[in-house]
Amino acid sequence: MLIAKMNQGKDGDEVGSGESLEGEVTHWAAPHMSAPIYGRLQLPASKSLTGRELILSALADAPGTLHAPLHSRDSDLMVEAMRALGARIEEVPGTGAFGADLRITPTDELTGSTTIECGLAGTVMRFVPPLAALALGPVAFDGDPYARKRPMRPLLEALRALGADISDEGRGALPFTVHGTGTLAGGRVEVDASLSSQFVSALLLAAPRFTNGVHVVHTGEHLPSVPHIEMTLAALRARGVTASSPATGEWLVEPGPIAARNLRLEPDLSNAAPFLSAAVALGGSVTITDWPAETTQVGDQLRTILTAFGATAELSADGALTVSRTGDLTGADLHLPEAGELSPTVVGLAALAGQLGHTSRITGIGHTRHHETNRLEALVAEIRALGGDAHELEDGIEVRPATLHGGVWHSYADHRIATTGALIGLVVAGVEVEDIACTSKTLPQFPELWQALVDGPGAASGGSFSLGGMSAGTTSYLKGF
Ligand SMILES: O=C(O)C1=C[C@@H](OP(=O)(O)O)[C@@H](O)[C@H](O)C1
Ligand SMILES: C=C(OP(=O)(O)O)C(=O)O
Repeated sequence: MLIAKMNQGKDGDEVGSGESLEGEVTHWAAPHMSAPIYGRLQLPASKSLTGRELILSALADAPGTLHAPLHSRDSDLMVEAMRALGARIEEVPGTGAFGADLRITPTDELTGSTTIECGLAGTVMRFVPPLAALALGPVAFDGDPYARKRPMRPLLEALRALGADISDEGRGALPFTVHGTGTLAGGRVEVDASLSSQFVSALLLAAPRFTNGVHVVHTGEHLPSVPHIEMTLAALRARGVTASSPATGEWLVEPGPIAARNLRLEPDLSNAAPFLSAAVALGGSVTITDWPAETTQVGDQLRTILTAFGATAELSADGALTVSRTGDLTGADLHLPEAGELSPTVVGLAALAGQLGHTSRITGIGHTRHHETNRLEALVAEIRALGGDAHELEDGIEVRPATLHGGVWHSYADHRIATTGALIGLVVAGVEVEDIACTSKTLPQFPELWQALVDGPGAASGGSFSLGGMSAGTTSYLKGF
């Protein structure tokens, strides 16, 4: 299934050329089906929740345990960042299906004189610098080559306005060094968060430790990913911090202790997007278990977003979300400023609807040009390379009717571009996804889970449930049908 090829990355692609750690370019033959799909899966924990709870646990007033946390590249980088700043994080026997629980012993005094590796994780490069300002000594930040292109300037300027000393040689991007002095005054600060909500969440998460807390005022015209800011407020409040949004585009966090918690992480609902969309694309139904009845995760919006393509979504009393499609796949006109994270999958569905003669417009996602790659440019290029008719809009993508064919789908080191290629390849024969391994950013089990879904009842291969291609260790999170 995984074919290693040398030097067949996308020309001129600075990262995301599909190079594995060994420098090989890998191509993954996307599983293809020509019958409705049926499956039931459990997914690992949310990247966004795990990252926030690691930070708040490291700043808390006593030790706490994260049950069933995410283990992925982004969460591992966050664990290492918290360790580098002085927290003790131990793996303890897991209570979930996807690896160890994490016991976190916080640190009263954050330690500096260290380096933080951010990889390509927006949450690490944005959420950790405010903590570094509270540490004693310099903290150097860097990441993947493409991470150096992701915007940081509004956050670095806001931190400077709050009293932090940061040297970035005017780059407004990685690499930079935060010269921590052990305290940060805090107070009122303006930030233009139109490129990323993470600038706001970063300031709020560390603010209980600022002398005066923080009053963040957003100055830009647009504010993307608002549910992620609400997630930050909710995570703070659940630990006894006074945190609120007194007006649109303004947030307040009072200084004070952060309570320790033992908590169980929700599954990553955004990572459910390609799996649920498999049923939208092929017909049939896919169920994700342990879907929370109430959540701050934007992935919960899949329940409405996917119905725009002709699917139905039903959340059962025992917390299983089933997405089904029995009628026709339709096109959709969606404005998704809150859900940029879901947009690559949605654009993938739009490309598949284009095969049936439908036009779709997905707007409000201009900020995704600053995600793991320029997602608008990447999606348009890859859909066109397979024969599709996609166009970049000022703040989104329009997909017009066209028939797709097989070919190489480049991932640009972006997990969500890679999974979108897998979704398209499910319907279109002969799609090879370059660098499927980049899904390890938030879901290292993606290829195995995807294969298991294809191998489930209803698969073209015969319909009986099979674990073909899966390692024994993955069986525990596969559910019976
Ligand atoms: O706070 C978070 O955990 C995130 C916020 C969002 O970032 P943007 O506001 O940059 O879109 C989202 O897209 C990202 O995947 C995770
Ligand atoms: C935008 C994303 O990630 P990051 O946290 O790196 O910004 C994403 O996961 O879609």
